[in-house]
Amino acid sequence: MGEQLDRAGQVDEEQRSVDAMHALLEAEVSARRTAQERAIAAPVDGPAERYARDLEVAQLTESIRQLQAAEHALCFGRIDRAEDGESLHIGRIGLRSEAGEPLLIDWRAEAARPFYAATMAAPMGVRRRRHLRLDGGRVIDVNDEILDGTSPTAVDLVGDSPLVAALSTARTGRMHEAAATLQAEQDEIVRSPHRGIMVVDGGPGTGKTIVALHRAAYVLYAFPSIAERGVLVFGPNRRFLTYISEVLPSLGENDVVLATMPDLVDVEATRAEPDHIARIKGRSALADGLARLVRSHQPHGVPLELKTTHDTVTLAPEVVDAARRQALQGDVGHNRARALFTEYVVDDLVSELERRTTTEMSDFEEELEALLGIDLDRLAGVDGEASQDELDIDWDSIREDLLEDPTIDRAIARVWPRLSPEDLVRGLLSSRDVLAAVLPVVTADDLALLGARDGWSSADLALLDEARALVDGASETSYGHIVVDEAQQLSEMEWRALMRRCPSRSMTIVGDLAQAGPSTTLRSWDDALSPYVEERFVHHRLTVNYRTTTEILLATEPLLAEIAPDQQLSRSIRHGDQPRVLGVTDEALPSTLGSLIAEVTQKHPGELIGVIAATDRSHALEAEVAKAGGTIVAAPDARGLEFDTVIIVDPAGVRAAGDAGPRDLYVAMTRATKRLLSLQPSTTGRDGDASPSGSAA
Ligand SMILES: Nc1ncnc2c1ncn2[C@@H]1O[C@H](COP(=O)(O)OP(=O)(O)OP(=O)(O)O)[C@@H](O)[C@H]1O
Repeated sequence: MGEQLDRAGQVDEEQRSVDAMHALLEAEVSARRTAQERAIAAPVDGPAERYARDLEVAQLTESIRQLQAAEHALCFGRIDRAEDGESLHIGRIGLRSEAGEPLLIDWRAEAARPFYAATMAAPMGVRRRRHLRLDGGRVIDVNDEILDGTSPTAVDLVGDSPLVAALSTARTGRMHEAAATLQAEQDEIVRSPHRGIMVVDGGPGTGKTIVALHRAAYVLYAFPSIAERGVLVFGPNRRFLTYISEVLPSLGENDVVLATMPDLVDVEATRAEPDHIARIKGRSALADGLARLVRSHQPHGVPLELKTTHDTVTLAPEVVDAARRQALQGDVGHNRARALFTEYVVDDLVSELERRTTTEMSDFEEELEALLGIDLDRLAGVDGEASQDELDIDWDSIREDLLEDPTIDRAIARVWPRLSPEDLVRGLLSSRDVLAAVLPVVTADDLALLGARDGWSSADLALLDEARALVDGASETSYGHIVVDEAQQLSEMEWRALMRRCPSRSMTIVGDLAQAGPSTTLRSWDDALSPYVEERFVHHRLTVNYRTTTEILLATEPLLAEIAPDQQLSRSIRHGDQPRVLGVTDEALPSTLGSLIAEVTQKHPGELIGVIAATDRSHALEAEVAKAGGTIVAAPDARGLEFDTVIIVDPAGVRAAGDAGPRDLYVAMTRATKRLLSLQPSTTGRDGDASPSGSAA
């Protein structure tokens, strides 16, 4: 009874604090609204004032949006100092009272650090860490940890870990932000002062995505010069981006761009291709191949014949080469350099025409003088040689005309044709010679597959991007910071595409090499990053699994030993049911799956069920699974996702499908937060014919 009264008293006390924060938040919003109305109503004089006004209105709109985003669960924590009992409330944004007193501290501010980093071993001057659970503006519960070794008093409400509570709630199909429960090892990475490249790896479910997204929010808060240039979050596919799409907005950050490779290149991949062909296309050697091909379209050691209306001028090979070298100096891409080349060539042409005119003029004068026997200059009262000025030739306008002259353009096209990135990629993929020069061995069969021309495959997109950079110059869209999730998926060519968009090399890269898909040959972060920064990147490893139960993790152990023998199993903080494998005949599979989903739904209403199968099977089962209320995912697309229950259909089939089969199965098994079931088809349909990791039992 006493405990309940104390709890109610503490909740009431916190409610008063939270009410004051909400009142302040509302006052801030309405002050901004008033400022906005005033700005809109004020008369503007001219475009500059109008621009300044529009900018002010847009900034106010954004800040109102940020304040409103913080409204939900505005405050989630509090720390009390051991020394004097002074307390600080921690929340989504910072708020100060009218007198300037801090009422709420932004979770990213330095003052909030002890909320995340203090431990009993190193309490950082904190006696009590309190978590507040809010429903909208209402305080529902408080939960305390005493860090300085003193005994809890009547107003300390020590209970279950808020982290375990957060992890045990049913999944919703969207990732939630975790600013309230970020753990010390995660927080250290999120607020790292390092501005360069940071790699964070760790097994499935160790919070890499959570860390990456909170890091993005921290970068926006703590490094304004980077924030100004924009932040990109890059993910493997749209499904994954949808899954994580709510985290940053609920942290108040709306200005982050989320993109996949098709988004960056603005081309959809419509063609599937064998894994080993995708791996060939992902090799950076193909960037050399494209560069070679481009160079082969630029003149080397050839003369250039140019016809004008009255004359033909042949520029010598060394003159043409000098123009080429100058045009390529700025590294602006083949087509833009061609325009510069044209200018240099026309300059050379005009100089030659001027020289010829001068020579012709003086020859003509000499002839005339010989014929008439008089000195023309003396007659005209002029000293020296015949001057072309006397003819009043406007060489500038001749130069302008020649730049536009289609005959000149055609002549230049013979040594420096305009290129299209698409043709360049097709050209490379069907050029036996260029491919042979940059790759060790390409078989005739591979050549036929590489040369396919119906649409683009996923691996083609990075080639297209590279070709665009070579032909039209590097993309004008770049970012101050890029967060790369599921980074183990990227090929060398895809890394090139990302690095081109981040000239400052400020990146957060998260991934797990044991989960790598089939289309990359990269097996270490060093290999991926050293071409850009050598060893200048920091590396963190996460070791605690926040998603999967101990029982499920242990079931993945044999598979992990096979696919990444040097990787340790992470440590799970939760327990649950043992994974189960159910036997089924092929014919009975769809109906058994339907009943299984129904059974799980009945036992665990409101929870998410994910059915994961090899790609072909996933298509075949789509309708059945949707009807039963589950979500079907093809195994290669399951990376990053999670469900309360996962049902793997035909684990042996997933394992055998494609070159990354065992890794796909490992990913599939680690998507479950609570329970893992497998349906293994066999001729007998008996249970126990296989283990969850897809091998015979
Ligand atoms: N500090 C935390 N507070 C609350 N939830 C957390 C925390 N850390 C991680 N989680 C949750 O644990 C689950 C796994 O996290 P996350 O998806 O970030 O792991 P991951 O390492 O990216 O996994 P994978 O390699 O499988 O993609 C998610 O539901 C995430 O919300």
